[in-house]
Amino acid sequence: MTGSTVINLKNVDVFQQKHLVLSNVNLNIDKGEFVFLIGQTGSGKSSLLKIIYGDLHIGNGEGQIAGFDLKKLGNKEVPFLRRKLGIVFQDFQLLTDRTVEKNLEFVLKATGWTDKNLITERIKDVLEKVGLRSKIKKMPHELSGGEQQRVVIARALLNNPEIILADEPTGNLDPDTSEEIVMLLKQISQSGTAVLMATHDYHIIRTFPSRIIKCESGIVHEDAQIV
Ligand SMILES: Nc1ncnc2c1ncn2[C@@H]1O[C@H](COP(=O)(O)OP(=O)(O)OP(=O)(O)O)[C@@H](O)[C@H]1O
Repeated sequence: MTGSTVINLKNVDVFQQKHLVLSNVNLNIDKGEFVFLIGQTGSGKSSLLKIIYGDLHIGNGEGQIAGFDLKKLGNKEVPFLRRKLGIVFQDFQLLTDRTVEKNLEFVLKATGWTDKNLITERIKDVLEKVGLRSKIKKMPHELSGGEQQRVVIARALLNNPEIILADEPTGNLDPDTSEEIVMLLKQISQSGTAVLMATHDYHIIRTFPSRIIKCESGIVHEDAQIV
């Protein structure tokens, strides 16, 4: 493990209940890397992401995520780990009853921000990063699917995460919008945040050649190829 490692799993077995989903996982991801996570339905991608964000406990093996030791991670530490992670999942959508600004403010307040000026500045900053500064007062339903996904990415960036975990972030988007979202995630990785993106979209993978991690038959391949 090097000083720039943000995800390090060593000989980790991943269980769902008593069922061994992935065995002997070894995985190393560095600061600023952009990595695709692929594998058939049920191959264990979500389970692997759950290990990384502390939703599943590791049994055997060792894991370090953004400086947190997974072996020592109790329920009280999980929220602190999550602050180092930006999560972009399909089932983690925007609150539909409030504006973009209020969606972002809600997360900042929930994670301990109290200074009104700093909150306003941070919201403007992240919206600038995703190219949506002008949409700050809009309601989610006034935005396109791609714009909503950008707001979700902006929300993930609020606490300056070391890692973004994105589970099928382009799943509901048309091909051009999907490319824009992946371009944005790539750009974010270039500024130092590691991005791990689960996808089934081979067109996207071909368009943005990057390292590929593959879950297959209970094993994680750290440097896979697509055919
Ligand atoms: N809560 C759970 N309890 C028991 N088994 C589970 C649970 N969640 C997932 N599994 C099982 O673990 C295995 C891996 O599931 P997982 O959701 O990690 O796959 P996946 O690769 O993310 O699939 P998809 O591409 O469909 O999202 C599957 O056999 C699934 O049935």
